[in-house]
Amino acid sequence: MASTSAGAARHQVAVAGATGRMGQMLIEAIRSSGDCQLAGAMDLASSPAIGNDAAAFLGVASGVPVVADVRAGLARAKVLIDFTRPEGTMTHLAACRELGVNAVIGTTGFSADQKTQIAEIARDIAIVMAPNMSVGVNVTLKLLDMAARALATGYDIEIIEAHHRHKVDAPSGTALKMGEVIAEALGRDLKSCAVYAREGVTGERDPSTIGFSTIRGGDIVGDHTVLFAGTGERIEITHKSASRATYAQGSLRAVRFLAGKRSGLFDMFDVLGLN
Ligand SMILES: NC(=O)C1=CN([C@@H]2O[C@H](COP(=O)(O)OP(=O)(O)OC[C@H]3O[C@@H](n4cnc5c(N)ncnc54)[C@H](OP(=O)(O)O)[C@@H]3O)[C@@H](O)[C@H]2O)C=CC1
Ligand SMILES: O=C(O)C1=N[C@H](C(=O)O)C[C@H](O)C1
Repeated sequence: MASTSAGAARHQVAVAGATGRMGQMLIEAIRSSGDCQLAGAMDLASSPAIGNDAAAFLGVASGVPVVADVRAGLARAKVLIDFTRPEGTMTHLAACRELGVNAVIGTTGFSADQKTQIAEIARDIAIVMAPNMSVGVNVTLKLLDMAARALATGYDIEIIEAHHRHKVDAPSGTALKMGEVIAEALGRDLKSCAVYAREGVTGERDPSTIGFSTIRGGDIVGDHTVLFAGTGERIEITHKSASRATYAQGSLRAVRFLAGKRSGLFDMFDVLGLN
């Protein structure tokens, strides 16, 4: 059911990066949701879509223009969904804080300092932030925690991820989260045990390391495999995304979770009741 009347929709949602791959997927999901309404759409001032209707790519009119002014984009919204770039997200969050608008952050590639700033902003507004909004990936993270504890010795751990040619950050936020979950399960610190590249005479593998391999190509939506390689056997836990719709649906679950919340930093485990 499309939510077209402001009265019928309970969640007024603004979308940042409205013309991006995820932005468009989110606008489509919001319009079909039945309980959410598109209340604002933002993009960079350089975007050719500025001034166009945010749903024009669907061949319909939403009455919501794509704007570059962040405060104008947030004026009618209760929550922002942001899948952009770290520097954009930080700018958007500053405006959300000022206007009391909650936020769902799907952007990846934040620095440690930016993550600290987000935690600080979450003292004033409620934020759900996760590198992957899909239910399947979040369940996979739980499986990895269990597997890592059970395979703590004798198994070398490698994380392999593949994404489309346009992705700008590596490893993916999801791969890094998988590394964090596994490192925590094993009592290791990912910062000191992660190996992000190998070339030349590397020496034998250090068993305490967690290796990452990145593949970029074509239109791969997002594949992640964690390999636990032992002697005489290996276990592979794989998640493959075939559509960005799962990320959009997870984001709308996060929007619903945030309704009525005033502050706090949450993740998809909170949203999905996986804690
Ligand atoms: N958490 C999750 O489940 C998922 C997370 N992601 C993450 O979401 C982010 C976006 O991915 P995707 O949609 O594929 O990327 P796209 O490049 O397709 O879209 C990004 C959008 O953000 C805009 N943008 C770029 N830089 C800025 C900025 N500094 N300020 C404001 N807006 C900006 C772009 O505008 P323009 O095109 O004009 O440059 C574009 O509209 C990535 O970090 C990705 O890793 C992706 C999928 C799932
Ligand atoms: O950029 C993408 O496309 C994706 N990014 C997220 C990540 O970095 O983990 C989530 C998903 O894998 C798709």
